[in-house]
Amino acid sequence: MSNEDFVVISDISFQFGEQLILNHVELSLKKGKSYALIGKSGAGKSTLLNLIAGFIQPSQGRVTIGGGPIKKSKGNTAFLFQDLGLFPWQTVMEAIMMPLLLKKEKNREKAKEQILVLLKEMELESLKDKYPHELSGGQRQRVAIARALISKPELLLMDEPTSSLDSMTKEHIQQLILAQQQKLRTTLLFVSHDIEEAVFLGEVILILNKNGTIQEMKNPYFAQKDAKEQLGFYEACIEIRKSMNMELPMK
Ligand SMILES: Nc1ncnc2c1ncn2[C@@H]1O[C@H](COP(=O)(O)OP(=O)(O)OP(=O)(O)O)[C@@H](O)[C@H]1O
Repeated sequence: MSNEDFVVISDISFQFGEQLILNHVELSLKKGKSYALIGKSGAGKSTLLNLIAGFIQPSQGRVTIGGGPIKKSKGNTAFLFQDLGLFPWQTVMEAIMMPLLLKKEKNREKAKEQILVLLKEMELESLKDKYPHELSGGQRQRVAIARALISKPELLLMDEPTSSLDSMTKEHIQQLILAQQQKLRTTLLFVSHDIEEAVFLGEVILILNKNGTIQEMKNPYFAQKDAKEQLGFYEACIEIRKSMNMELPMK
């Protein structure tokens, strides 16, 4: 383990009944880097995210975060799962305030100031008093992302952060996520079905293989301005798609 290793997955195996999902996985996530986890449907991506979140326990092996057990790092990990988990009775401001209150931030005024800065950066300022049913899908997604980021997590786990959005909204939200991830130097692990999203947002691409192991690829297009305009971006997407198809026949 090097100094920079923040999340360390050592010899993790996981089964649902007879079905082996993860097979002796070894993986290190470095502090402040961004990782895209891709693989065919049913390969076990969400399972791996749930293991790192500590929601389920591995059949074998262990996960450490910041050198210690998962439960010690709970306060510094944020999650964004497919069900955004916004409560219908909370306004945007109240929803984003919640993690700060849970962290026992006593000074409501100070918390509000902090939230207003983030709302501005996430282009949500004018929506602060709205309820979820008054927001579009993309706006709800941005609120959930802002709520995950407000406590400046050291680790952010996201399951398909921009699924079900149109491509323009997707790209906009991806840019906002990237800006925040780089500003906070958060270690980001996200699951995606969208290869372009993986290549745009992931400094490292992790492909979950058919045999329950992980293949790691460095992504030369990560965080380059106008990455999608550059020659090679789509070629990189094609290469990754090819690797997935070679490695991952449908289960
Ligand atoms: N609670 C459960 N009990 C039994 N099997 C499960 C359970 N949850 C998931 N599985 C199985 O484990 C495998 C991996 O599921 P997982 O949701 O991790 O895959 P995934 O790669 O995230 O899929 P997708 O891309 O479709 O979301 C699948 O075959 C799924 O049917």
